Amino acid sequence: MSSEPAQGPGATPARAGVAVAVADLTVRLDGALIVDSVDLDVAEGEWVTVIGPNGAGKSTALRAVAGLLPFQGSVHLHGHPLDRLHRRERAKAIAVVVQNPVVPVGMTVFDYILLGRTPYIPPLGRESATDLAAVDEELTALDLVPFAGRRLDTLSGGERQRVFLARALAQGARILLLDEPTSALDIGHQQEVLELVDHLRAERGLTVLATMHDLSTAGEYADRMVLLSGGRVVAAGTPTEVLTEANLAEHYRVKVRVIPGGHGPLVVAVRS
Ligand SMILES: Nc1ncnc2c1ncn2[C@@H]1O[C@H](COP(=O)(O)OP(=O)(O)OP(=O)(O)O)[C@@H](O)[C@H]1O
Repeated sequence: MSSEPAQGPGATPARAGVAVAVADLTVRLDGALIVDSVDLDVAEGEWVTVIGPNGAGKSTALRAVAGLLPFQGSVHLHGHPLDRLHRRERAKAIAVVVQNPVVPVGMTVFDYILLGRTPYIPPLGRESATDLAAVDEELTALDLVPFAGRRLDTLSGGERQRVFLARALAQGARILLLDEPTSALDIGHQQEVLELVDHLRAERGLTVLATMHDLSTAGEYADRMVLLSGGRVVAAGTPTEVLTEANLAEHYRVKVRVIPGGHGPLVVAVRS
């Protein structure tokens, strides 16, 4: 990772009110260019969703912002360069829900959420009363109290997704990265999880950076969207500005109809 000063347009990392400042982000994996010179700012309290076709580089970009992958360019979190934050400070600043997290076999819901408190527990130390209270708070906030003693592998997809979110929230970070948070969920549970995130965003002043495939749902919740294609930002703006028939035809290679909706446009694929 490099800590060079931000270079791209709109990349003034220390600017007040910017929670995530990404400038000229470039990621190569095994020599292949996967994310190409991406600039992206997320204001404090804002919800930005990255969309794009399969293989566009959405997850890779998100993982880089989370510090999970080496990259070139710069990422600043609330003005602090990501690569100068120690692992614990980083975990207190930004929490990630990845796709299909690895779950330790046999772990209970309570113990899994407690893992979110790791940055607060001293090496070789034990969790404090504050850590246990934080887990209780998230169990209550996400309606998981009856599941606390259950093994995670006995939960339904929707219940498990709430637990993943609870663990991330227990970290106490003000920035939440969500990679496809609703991919395994039916339409009702998708809405439930996204409403919950939106509610917690307002209540706790969280900033959300997400990736999503369902374009209509993504547009419903995002303040702004970024369309990634071939690792590059090809459109950015409000859902109405990004979810256009022309943008989607060009980058998803699909004929769609875009219908003005309540919060964001509704996108329907049509047979050609
Ligand atoms: N280690 C690697 N070496 C080379 N290419 C890789 C490696 N890991 C991932 N890729 C490629 O990077 C590209 C982007 O992957 P990524 O998962 O970021 O895309 P995505 O937009 O999140 O896709 P999806 O919507 O399918 O989840 C894909 O073409 C993938 O095959």
